[in-house]
Amino acid sequence: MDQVAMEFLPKDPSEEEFRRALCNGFILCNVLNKVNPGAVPKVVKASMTSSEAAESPNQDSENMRNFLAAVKDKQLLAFETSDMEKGGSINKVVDCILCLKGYHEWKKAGGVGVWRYGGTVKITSSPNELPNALTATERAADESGEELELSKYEQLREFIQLSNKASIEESKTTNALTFLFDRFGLWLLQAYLTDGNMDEEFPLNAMVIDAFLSKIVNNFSTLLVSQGIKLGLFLKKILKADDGPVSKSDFIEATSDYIDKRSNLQAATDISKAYICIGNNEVVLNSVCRSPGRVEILTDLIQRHIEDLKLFFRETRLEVRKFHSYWEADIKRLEHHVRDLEVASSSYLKILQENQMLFNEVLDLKGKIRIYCRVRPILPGESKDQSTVDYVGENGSILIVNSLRKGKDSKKVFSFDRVFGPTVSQEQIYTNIQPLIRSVLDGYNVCIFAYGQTGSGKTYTMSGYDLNTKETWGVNFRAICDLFQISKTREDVIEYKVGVQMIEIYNEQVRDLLVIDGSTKRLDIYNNTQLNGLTVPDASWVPVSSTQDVLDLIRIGQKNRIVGPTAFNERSSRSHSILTVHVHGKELVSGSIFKGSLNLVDLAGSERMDKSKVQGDRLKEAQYINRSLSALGDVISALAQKSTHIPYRNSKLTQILQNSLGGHAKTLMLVHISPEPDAIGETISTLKFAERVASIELGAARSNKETDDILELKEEVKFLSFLFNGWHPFCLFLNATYPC
Ligand SMILES: Nc1ncnc2c1ncn2[C@@H]1O[C@H](COP(=O)(O)OP(=O)(O)OP(=O)(O)O)[C@@H](O)[C@H]1O
Repeated sequence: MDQVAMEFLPKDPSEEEFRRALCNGFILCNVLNKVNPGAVPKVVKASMTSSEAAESPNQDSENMRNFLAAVKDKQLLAFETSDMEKGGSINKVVDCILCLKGYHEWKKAGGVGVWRYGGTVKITSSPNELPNALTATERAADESGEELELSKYEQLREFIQLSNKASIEESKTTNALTFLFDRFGLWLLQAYLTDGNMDEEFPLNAMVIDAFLSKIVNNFSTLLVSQGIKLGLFLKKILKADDGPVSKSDFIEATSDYIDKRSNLQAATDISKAYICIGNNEVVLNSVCRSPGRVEILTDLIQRHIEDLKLFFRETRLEVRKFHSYWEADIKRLEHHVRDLEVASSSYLKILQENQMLFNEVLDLKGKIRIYCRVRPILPGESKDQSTVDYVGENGSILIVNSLRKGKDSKKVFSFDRVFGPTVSQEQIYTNIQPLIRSVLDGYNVCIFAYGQTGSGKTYTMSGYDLNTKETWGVNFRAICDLFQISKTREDVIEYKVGVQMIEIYNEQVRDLLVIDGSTKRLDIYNNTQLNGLTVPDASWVPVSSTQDVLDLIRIGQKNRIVGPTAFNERSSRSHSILTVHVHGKELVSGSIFKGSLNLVDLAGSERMDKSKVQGDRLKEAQYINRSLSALGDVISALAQKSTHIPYRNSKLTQILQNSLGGHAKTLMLVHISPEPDAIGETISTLKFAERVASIELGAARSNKETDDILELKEEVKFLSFLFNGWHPFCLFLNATYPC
């Protein structure tokens, strides 16, 4: 406390004591002169007690008048004399004193920039303003006072230095504010983008804007508080480090440091934000870049980032090259490996083919009936994901799934000589049976019969789908053409005659399919002891000498065949059709004779009558079909059990097939199944039937070749029997005349 003031004021003055001590203006004049020497040129001695004051009231009021005039002159806060009286506004007095204090401190710190006191701010735009506002007397007093301690030159230098700092500080403050407002704008945008449902038209009305703004203002004030706390902590930390009093320039420096740090941090955050937003929302990026002063920082950061990216790119390129070379080495190794595998697999294939040949030879020796199974594809309109065929193996196995059964009963594996999946083509089927068919030219009897439920694809396999499309040609057409063409290639060595018969068994009647006059004559079946070796000698026997002949014949046969719709097939074959190719060959050099026959049988499909609900003619047909198929089953069972009696005569079908099933023929059964879940019962019974057929051993197949020796012996036998027949009565006569 000032020495003068101490004379007038008690140690802890009450408000009233304080007011009374200031009333005489003595203290105030002294304080002002201390702050600004010479501001109150004349100060009269003040009265110490109230009685003295009462004696010389003019003295006191003179001091007060001078003080207030000087204060007003300096454009500092002033008050009225009446405020000092009881009931006056003591706040104004306090404001005036705080103002003086602030003014004093500001002057002490160099009189630059902003100074403040007790909540009211007084801004001086330039330190020159104040001296301008001073009177000439005051300026003179100033020069002689504290400020005279600095030379004019030093004052100027300090002024420039401080004013630079102040302008830096001001621009940083502006930047910081811009930052804050940019952030404010970004939040506004973010709030709109996050809260708004972008799929729909988002209605932006006053209420929504209010909601956004209040949300953002909340964020904003939280940010301000946290920034304030951070700044406070930072300043305290920096300023505490100094033991001595802190100058204004230190304070400015510390604050600038903080703003620098924050700006860099902010710029980095904004850049990362800009990277995220770029492409999605250019507005956000633009708003980040718009802030003055930060463009350089951003550019610098982006540059650094680009450098990093370049480095990363170079490293990645090297990595990629490294991996590329690894991969090349790997690929070379794999190529090598694949070549090894190719060699191994080709030898494996060779071995497999050899094995297959040996296996076929064993089958031939045993006279086993070969079984091939073909799975019909799912037809348009049938459900694609419900096939009953779960798996088709390379080794002839097929896995059937029965969704009506549970557990292990729901799956059953069947094994045959071959299984063809639904994607196997007509050509692939023929290639697999071609060797068998070709053996007809060596004098063997071959029988291929297609078996399966109605609609399972028998006619498709045997006759084909469309004779005009080569890919869909069936076994019948391919076989005749093949035999005919091979016979042509061998014509220098063997003279072949190829003839064709085509019959059908419809309702237990044998009908000729190669008639062109529409006649439906019933034909009889004979065993092959007949002179011409034909089972149905009365059926048309048509020689073929060209592919066109074959095509014409098959067209006639297909036209004559009886078809009708069933529940499972629009064009169901209602009869068993048998196409027989007779081949008669004579070796030109040796004169040996071959007689081979090929029976290609397309059986009518079995049908569950309760399921198909057929009536009338269709019912009668179905009964005949099922009866003859059941007779075929009986024959198969008897053959499998090696029974002494085989019931061939129970149906026309078994009668015709007698030589193929029980003779020395090579027989192949083509089992057909449909993948439909609805047909699961028929599928399983068909496959079980095929398993039984596979177990039949017919004995080795024999070629019907008659060599020269046989022919000579046959001639001899003929001659001897002629002799025997001629000499027989003469011998009887001799025996009677000359009994022994
Ligand atoms: N492998 C296949 N590829 C394409 N479609 C096929 C195949 N097999 C059969 N089909 C088609 O299935 C349907 C029935 O075939 P198909 O007439 O040959 O049966 P099926 O066993 O002879 O019948 P049915 O005993 O009643 O005469 C036909 O529309 C046929 O075109």
